Amino acid sequence: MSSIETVGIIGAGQMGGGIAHVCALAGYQVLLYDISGERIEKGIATISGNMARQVASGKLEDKVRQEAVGRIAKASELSDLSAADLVIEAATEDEATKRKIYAQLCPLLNPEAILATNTSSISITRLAAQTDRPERFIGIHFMNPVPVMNLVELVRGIATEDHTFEAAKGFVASLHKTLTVSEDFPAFIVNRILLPMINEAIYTLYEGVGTVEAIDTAMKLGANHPMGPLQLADFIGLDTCLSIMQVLHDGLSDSKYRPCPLLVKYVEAGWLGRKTNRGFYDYRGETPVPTR
Ligand SMILES: CC(=O)CC(=O)SCCNC(=O)CCNC(=O)[C@H](O)C(C)(C)COP(=O)(O)OP(=O)(O)OC[C@H]1O[C@@H](n2cnc3c(N)ncnc32)[C@H](O)[C@@H]1OP(=O)(O)O
Ligand SMILES: NC(=O)C1=CN([C@@H]2O[C@H](COP(=O)(O)OP(=O)(O)OC[C@H]3O[C@@H](n4cnc5c(N)ncnc54)[C@H](OP(=O)(O)O)[C@@H]3O)[C@@H](O)[C@H]2O)C=CC1
Repeated sequence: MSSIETVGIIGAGQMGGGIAHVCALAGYQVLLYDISGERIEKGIATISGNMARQVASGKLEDKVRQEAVGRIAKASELSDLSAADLVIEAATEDEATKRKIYAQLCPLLNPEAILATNTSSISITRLAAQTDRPERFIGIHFMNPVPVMNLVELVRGIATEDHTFEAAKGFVASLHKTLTVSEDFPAFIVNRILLPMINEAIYTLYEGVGTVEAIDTAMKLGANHPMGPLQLADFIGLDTCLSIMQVLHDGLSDSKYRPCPLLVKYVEAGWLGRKTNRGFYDYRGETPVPTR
């Protein structure tokens, strides 16, 4: 374990929950914050359920699960995060939302605390400049689902100090994850490559080249991907996919990153994938049914 003892997490969605899960299992005290108390409680219940699956498959002892869940505390106010040595922001992929959080959070934090973001795409340098601690700000980008995926991308902003980088490296190692370092360019490494592939799959659907089922089957069986690209888009969240494509399009000014109009339409409909029970598949029944 690194010198970090208490980790604050902002956003109790799928990523914040997953990060809390692995931090608690690694022995950290976790403070989980979200806009509403109800959202945090739902997040903790999901973590507990995911750990129970690990117990059921023999990967975890129930005693360890209970102790880990006991290390996750609900942070009802942002000021509760003042006890944290490291705060990881995993709120919605929207720059204005993240900026607003930092403006409220920074005056409440321990001056020595490291502030990290789990952003999928947004410039670390630009986000850091909105805080009082650009030298102690860094991108720690986990992959979804966090308890299962081995990789973490570390992204330094222009001002990130070596001490912050080393502390982040030690923290990632303590979670038994493998890290890669990415330069601070739009969407970093994984999403620079993955999201245009997903966007292209949506164009393939939009242009009628194949149905949802045909496209996903083609990539699962033809390229050995564990999930088809449309299934994966639903899993990531279509709002997050669209935000990442917009960051790529704006940041690299290249039309090859133009978000597919069909992706925009699904997001405008509020069909965001798994989290709203409808996206390229409808999840409201027993088995997912393609929506096109
Ligand atoms: C957008 C970004 O910024 C970056 C990103 O994250 S991009 C997304 C990256 N992620 C991917 O590409 C995921 C691709 N999909 C996969 O790898 C697999 O489909 C998957 C691991 C998610 C599920 O695998 P699967 O074999 O289809 O399903 P399933 O059998 O249910 O799960 C496999 C194991 O993972 C576990 N698991 C799945 N989700 C879990 C979760 N949230 N928490 C804990 N365990 C979980 C299951 O319990 C199961 O464990 P056992 O083998 O011990 O039973
Ligand atoms: N989905 C993925 O596969 C991956 C996502 N990421 C990144 O992780 C971050 C979170 O994504 P993800 O977990 O998928 O998104 P979710 O939509 O599942 O969760 C986001 C959470 O943030 C909450 N939130 C919104 N505004 C605030 C705020 N002002 N203060 C506190 N909490 C807030 C949301 O609450 P509410 O629901 O009430 O709005 C929600 O609970 C994003 O930056 C995303 O790009 C990184 C890797 C993979």
